[in-house]
Amino acid sequence: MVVSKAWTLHQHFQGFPKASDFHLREETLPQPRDGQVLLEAVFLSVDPYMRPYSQTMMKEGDVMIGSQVAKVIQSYNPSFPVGCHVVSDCGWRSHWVCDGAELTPVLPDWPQDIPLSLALGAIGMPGLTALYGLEEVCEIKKGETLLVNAAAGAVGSVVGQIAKIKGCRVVGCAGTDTKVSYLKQLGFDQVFNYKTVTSLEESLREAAPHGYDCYFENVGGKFSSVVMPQMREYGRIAVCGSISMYNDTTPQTGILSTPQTGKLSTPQTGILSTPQTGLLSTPQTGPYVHTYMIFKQLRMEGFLCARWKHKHQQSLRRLMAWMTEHITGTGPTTSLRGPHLVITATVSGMPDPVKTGTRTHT
Ligand SMILES: NC(=O)C1=CN([C@@H]2O[C@H](COP(=O)(O)OP(=O)(O)OC[C@H]3O[C@@H](n4cnc5c(N)ncnc54)[C@H](OP(=O)(O)O)[C@@H]3O)[C@@H](O)[C@H]2O)C=CC1
Ligand SMILES: CCCCCCCCC/C=C/C=O
Repeated sequence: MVVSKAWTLHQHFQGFPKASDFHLREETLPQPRDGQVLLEAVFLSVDPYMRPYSQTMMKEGDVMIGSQVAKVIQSYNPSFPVGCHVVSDCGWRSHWVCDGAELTPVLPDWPQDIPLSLALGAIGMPGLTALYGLEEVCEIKKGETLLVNAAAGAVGSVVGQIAKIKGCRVVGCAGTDTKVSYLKQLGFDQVFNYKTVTSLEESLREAAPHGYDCYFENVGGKFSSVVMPQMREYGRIAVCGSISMYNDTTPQTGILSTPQTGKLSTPQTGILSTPQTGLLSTPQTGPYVHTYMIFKQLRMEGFLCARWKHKHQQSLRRLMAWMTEHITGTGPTTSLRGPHLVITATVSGMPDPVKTGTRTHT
């Protein structure tokens, strides 16, 4: 019998998550039966979606949602032999017994010199999100100019690198100078620290004086509204995330850029819906984007990476091929590198492994 450690949501988050919102408990797992496997966690991920999804998918006392790379340590299912690695959505727990229906094997022939943790990053859900946002939503084309924010994150760093592989000009924004240097090393054309620039509006304009064909939106809120006037005609906006809003306890208001003259440059404010509870029903304020969208003929589309689930396996192979080309030096000058921060900690070291673990950054 195996005793698993699991982190539960002790109480729903109010504002920024706190250690006291989590509780560590032990669970005695049943012996796996025919068709089942016993998993042991190797890497757990902490992702922004947990903040909004916990609100809608979880009740207090539930084990924290999340994906992990796990090793099969007992198997009564021939599809998942002992020793193989899988990606599982079983949450923040050290062990789990399941029948394999929800498991994704990591790519066969995963190269030894590529860290398995990337199955939760560049060659996992965040990498897929970057790829689909660029190809399916932005329909990005060679020669176009792309803007991505939260650019040094798991999604953003892959977005910029794929856009470079496709022959685009890439502008990225990040919140520390170390991240800015990192993005320059990855081959981004223009990068700046949005926290220290005097004017976001001017910095965006200097980085791309002719404007942006594509905007990969990870941040939302004020940032987004400053970008809108700088979109080019027929521009496309892939609304991937709005991390600046996930911890809000009151809705953000909407004036952001310095008002200029003219209808297309002055953001409006306003209330959108009747107050209710929950992220999706909380009223949000303007500015409203309609005038920009109409007169610049923009396309703005929200998406979830799971929409293209049927393509995941082939897409993961494409991401892996780009990364392998980088490592072997056989690919284009700009091929994919794994933004790779692993914090080595025990399961008990969650939810703040940064404090309890050892960081490895490559
Ligand atoms: N639609 C989909 O299917 C998916 C959407 N997402 C979304 O993509 C976005 C990026 O995710 P991911 O790369 O995994 O995230 P990471 O956790 O890797 O990076 C998040 C970064 O966002 C930036 N950030 C945090 N808070 C703020 C804020 N208040 N204002 C501006 N920037 C902030 C920080 O970087 P910095 O220091 O540069 O500010 C932070 O490091 C998120 O919005 C996420 O919800 C992710 C996966 C799937
Ligand atoms: C229980 C694990 C579920 C994994 C869901 C992944 C959803 C990604 C969509 C992200 C949206 C915003 O961040």
